[in-house]
Amino acid sequence: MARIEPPVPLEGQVRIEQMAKWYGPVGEGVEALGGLNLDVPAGEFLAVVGASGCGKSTLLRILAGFEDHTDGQVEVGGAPVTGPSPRRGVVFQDYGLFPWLTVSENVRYGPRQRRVPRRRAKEIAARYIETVGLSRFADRFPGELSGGMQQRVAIARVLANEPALLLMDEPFGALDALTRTSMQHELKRIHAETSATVVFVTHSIEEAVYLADRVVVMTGGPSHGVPGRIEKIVDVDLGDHRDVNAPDFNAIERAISDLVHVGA
Ligand SMILES: Nc1ncnc2c1ncn2[C@@H]1O[C@H](COP(=O)(O)OP(=O)(O)OP(=O)(O)O)[C@@H](O)[C@H]1O
Repeated sequence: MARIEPPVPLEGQVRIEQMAKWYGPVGEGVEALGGLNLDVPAGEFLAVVGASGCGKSTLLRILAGFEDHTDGQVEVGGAPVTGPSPRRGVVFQDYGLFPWLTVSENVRYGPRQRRVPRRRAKEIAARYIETVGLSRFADRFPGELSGGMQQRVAIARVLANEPALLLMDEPFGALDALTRTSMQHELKRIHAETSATVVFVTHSIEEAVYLADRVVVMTGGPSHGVPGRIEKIVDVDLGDHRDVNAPDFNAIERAISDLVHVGA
C-alpha cells in the first residue's frame, strides 16, 4: 500500500530565479547581484559564505523584504516578497533590542504588535525565553545582560513571531568563541524544534559546516568588477552530531575555503 506522507509545511520555502540587484540606476549604479538562482526547501538550514562584498547581506535583506530586487523572481512560501513580514524573522549581529524594555517586554513586543491578547503574548514570550534558557532573566533589562544573553533575547524575540523563515546575518559575529559555540548548539536545537527554514550568513566556514544542511558559496561582487553570484552549493552530509576536528568535517571546510578563494 502506498505510504501517505504528512503534509509538508511549505511556508518557509524560498525560490529565487534569475535575480539581479542594482543599487542605483540599472547600467549606471552598482550591480550587487546578478543571475542568482536558489531553491531552499522548507525546514532546511542553509548557510551562506563568501568574501566581503559578494552580496551576502544584500541577498538576506532582499529575502527579508527590506530591499527591492531589480530583476527576476523572489518568492517565499510561493508568494512574491514585497516587503517585510513577521513570518520572516531577521536576526543581525547587533541585537536591536529596546533597552528601555525588559527581556519579557522585548519578546512580547512582536506578538502585541500583531494584536495577540496581552495574556497570550506573555505566555508566548515565556515559552521562547525558556527556549533560549533565560527564564531567570525575564524581568531584567538588556543592559544588565552579557552580549551572548542579549543575542539570545534577540532570537527569542524573533521566534515569538513563530516565523516560517529565519534570516540571520552574522548573528554570532560579536560573541566570544565560547559563547559562540554554545549559541551554535542552541540554534541547532531550536531549528530542530521549530522546523523553520534558516538562511544564515557567516564569515566562518567552520560555523557554516557545523550548522548547515547545505552551504552556498558566493563569489564576485562589484569590487571584483562583476556582480555577486553563487559559485557553488555544497551539501554537508555529516549527520546531526558533527565534530569540528573530524577529517570529513575538515575536508568539507577545505573544499569550501578553496571555492571562496578561487572567486576572490
Ligand atoms: N546601499 C548600498 N548602495 C550602494 N552599494 C551598496 C549598498 N549596499 C551594499 N552595496 C554594495 O553591494 C555589494 C554587496 O554588499 P553586501 O553588504 O551585500 O556584501 P556582503 O557579502 O554582505 O559583505 P560583508 O561580508 O563585508 O558584509 C558591495 O560592493 C557593497 O559595496
